[in-house]
Amino acid sequence: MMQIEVNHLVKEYKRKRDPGTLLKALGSMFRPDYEIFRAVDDINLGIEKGEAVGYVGPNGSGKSTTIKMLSGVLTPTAGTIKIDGLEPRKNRMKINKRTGVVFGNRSVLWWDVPVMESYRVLQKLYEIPEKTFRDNLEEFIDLLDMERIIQVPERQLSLGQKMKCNIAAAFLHNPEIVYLDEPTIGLDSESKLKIRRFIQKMNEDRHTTFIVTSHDFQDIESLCQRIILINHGKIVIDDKIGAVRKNFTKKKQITFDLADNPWSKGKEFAIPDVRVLDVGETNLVLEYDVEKTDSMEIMNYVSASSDIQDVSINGQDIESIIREIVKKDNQGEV
Ligand SMILES: Nc1ncnc2c1ncn2[C@@H]1O[C@H](COP(=O)(O)OP(=O)(O)OP(=O)(O)O)[C@@H](O)[C@H]1O
Repeated sequence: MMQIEVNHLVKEYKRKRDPGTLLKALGSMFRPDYEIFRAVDDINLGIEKGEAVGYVGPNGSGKSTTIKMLSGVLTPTAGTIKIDGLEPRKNRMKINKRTGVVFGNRSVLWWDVPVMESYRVLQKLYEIPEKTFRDNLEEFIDLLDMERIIQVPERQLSLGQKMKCNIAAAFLHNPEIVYLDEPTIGLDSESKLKIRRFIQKMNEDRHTTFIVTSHDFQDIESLCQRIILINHGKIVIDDKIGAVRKNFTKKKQITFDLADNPWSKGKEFAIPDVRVLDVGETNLVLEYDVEKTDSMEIMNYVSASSDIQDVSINGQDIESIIREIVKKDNQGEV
């Protein structure tokens, strides 16, 4: 059985229609004009225990709405959700105890009291046994370097320190599933790394399941094995990141180090559909379309006129791949 099972999930919001003209605006004073907006449109998902899944999509595509339904905050309009066999909305207390939530731009800690006191409140709220609480705290303090900061009220902490405290807070009750919403937004690179490492460790050691929504693809790439792309409330892609990269890479870059570079002296690069991105005395950087040519053809062509000292090929990064898929989906081509 999957840990998270979602079938034909739909969420519709009732929104006030934009009246448009003055006359219509007057009309709507007497007859409120509503429209139904489908934010999540027939989603099916299965997530196994211990998976780390990146849930990505453009602004307003339905990510938060999905997470809110999974965590029991919102009631679906239609469809079913099962978490370990339980329906979240009807079992909110049970689901809350198994779940942790981290919002990059929201805190669960009290502003004015030392972080440790907030943790004690969470301990009571979640009924965390003293030993579990202490063991977890000790491990988290060590991993996130928080010894000093938990004695300080949140208002005195830096953004990175706050985030560490919030991440640790979400794990105190040994959750089995953790939703991370923009977990590293606005943080310096040092804090980002620490937080990503912490999450990886929880995933490896405790088999915590993660659903990560982030616009930072480094979060997604470093934390997740699988990526789910949602656009206009529908799932467009659900696959391993490696497979997405393999199946959707359209362009690659190839960089040559050449003993003598004739293309720096005005020689024309004669393979069509290959773009010269950079050319110097000994280097040559090209971009090619994987559907139109391949690296062998390019290497054969280059080596016929020059001595190749070194060569490297780079695929497209996952962010630009996803951007292109969304563009195509918007044009109805996926
Ligand atoms: N309470 C609400 N009432 C009406 N419409 C809503 C409500 N909440 C969200 N929406 C709309 O539903 C759509 C999906 O919103 P959602 O917050 O799920 O998107 P998202 O993918 O999380 O976006 P972002 O990346 O910007 O956080 C948006 O068009 C949003 O305007």
